[in-house]
Amino acid sequence: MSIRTLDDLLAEGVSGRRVLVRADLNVPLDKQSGAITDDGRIRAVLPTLSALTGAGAKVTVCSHLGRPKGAPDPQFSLRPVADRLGELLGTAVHFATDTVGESARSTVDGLADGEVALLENLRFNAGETSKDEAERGAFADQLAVFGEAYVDDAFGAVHRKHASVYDVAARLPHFAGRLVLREVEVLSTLTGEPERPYVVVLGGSKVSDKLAVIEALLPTVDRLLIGGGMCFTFLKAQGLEVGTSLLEEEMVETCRNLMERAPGKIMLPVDVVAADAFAPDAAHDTVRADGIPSHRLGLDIGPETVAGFAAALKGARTIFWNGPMGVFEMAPFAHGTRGVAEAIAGSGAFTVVGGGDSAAAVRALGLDESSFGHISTGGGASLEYLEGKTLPGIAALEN
Ligand SMILES: Nc1ncnc2c1ncn2[C@@H]1O[C@H](COP(=O)(O)OP(=O)(O)O)[C@@H](O)[C@H]1O
Ligand SMILES: O=C(OP(=O)(O)O)[C@H](O)COP(=O)(O)O
Repeated sequence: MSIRTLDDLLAEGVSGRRVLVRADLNVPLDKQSGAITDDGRIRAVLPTLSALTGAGAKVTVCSHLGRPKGAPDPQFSLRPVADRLGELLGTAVHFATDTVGESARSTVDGLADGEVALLENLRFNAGETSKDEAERGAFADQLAVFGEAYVDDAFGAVHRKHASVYDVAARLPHFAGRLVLREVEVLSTLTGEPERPYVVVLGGSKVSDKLAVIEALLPTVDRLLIGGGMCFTFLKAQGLEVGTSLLEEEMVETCRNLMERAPGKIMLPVDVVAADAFAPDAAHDTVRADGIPSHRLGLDIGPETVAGFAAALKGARTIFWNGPMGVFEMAPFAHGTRGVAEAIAGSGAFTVVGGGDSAAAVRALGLDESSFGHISTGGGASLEYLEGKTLPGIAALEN
């Protein structure tokens, strides 16, 4: 990568200078209490932030959280993240209650050397994710005011052509943070000649995002195991009924084509845990994949599927896993994710886990993080990187 790094910036000297850092602080929150359930993404950015504060920079951090619709939405406020970031850094983090307005300007202006500010959720502003270049650019202009230099350490968002990821870099001297560099270094080992068999395991809920990636990955992998919310669109494409499970009707045809193109490569669940409702106390049963009752939804893969997936993972030399196999946040639907995670950890292969929720699942289920080769903070980002796509956030750093 011909890009300048945080070390290059530090070598220039940052004492007393304003540095804008894009981080991916999109952490999972408890639906009821709003509390942070896994702070892995906050911890992952600490090396970059500590290096900057230690060198006396005035650091302004920006991030998205969830997918608010371009306007303030209290359930997606970054305030709890500011508190947690402060605890982890061991210093108060000044929180701006808007992103580029009066609060942001006065908070950043008030920073002393070595202090940190966190701006409110970038996605409270329509300009952040706009497809209109001028609208994105106008928002990027407002953000760029907060830095004399820009550091991108938001690996989980480098696949997004968003104002804070892409457009700001064009407006300021730009540098890659420690996390971005580390992620790219590890993932690049999978884009060359991974040791075979190379098995990819996909799950989670961002179905349409990932279907495009499957298309590109399919020729390069030996086996693709699909569980989680992903699998129902594939099961439907096989002509099965999926009840009220997560389904992207408009992608059914794409899934059918994918399966026809690579017969035998894609492995789907043969049994699923089907529930009455999306709730931890919902009545549920394990049913055959071709017997999901019309009023029920699949919230986990079943035990026979776990055993089949584990067998397919056994001889693998390289494994990439993105996306939980079920709604692991609810105990009755966590068995599939646990079973597959254990099979991956015990496989002896070089293993990479990617994705905010997948990494959170590893920790939430009490699995030993060190039994995985690399735990990436980005799911979509790592998949698109593996696909060989030019990622907007990386391209912006290269320019
Ligand atoms: N069968 C399912 N139905 C609905 N949601 C699911 C299902 N299986 C997994 N999920 C959800 O998918 C979410 C993670 O998806 P995703 O964001 O794609 O993963 P990652 O962050 O690891 O890339 C989890 O919150 C999990 O509850
Ligand atoms: O959670 C994220 O991605 P991931 O779920 O693919 O790991 C990133 O924060 C990007 O979020 P987005 O998919 O809403 O752009």
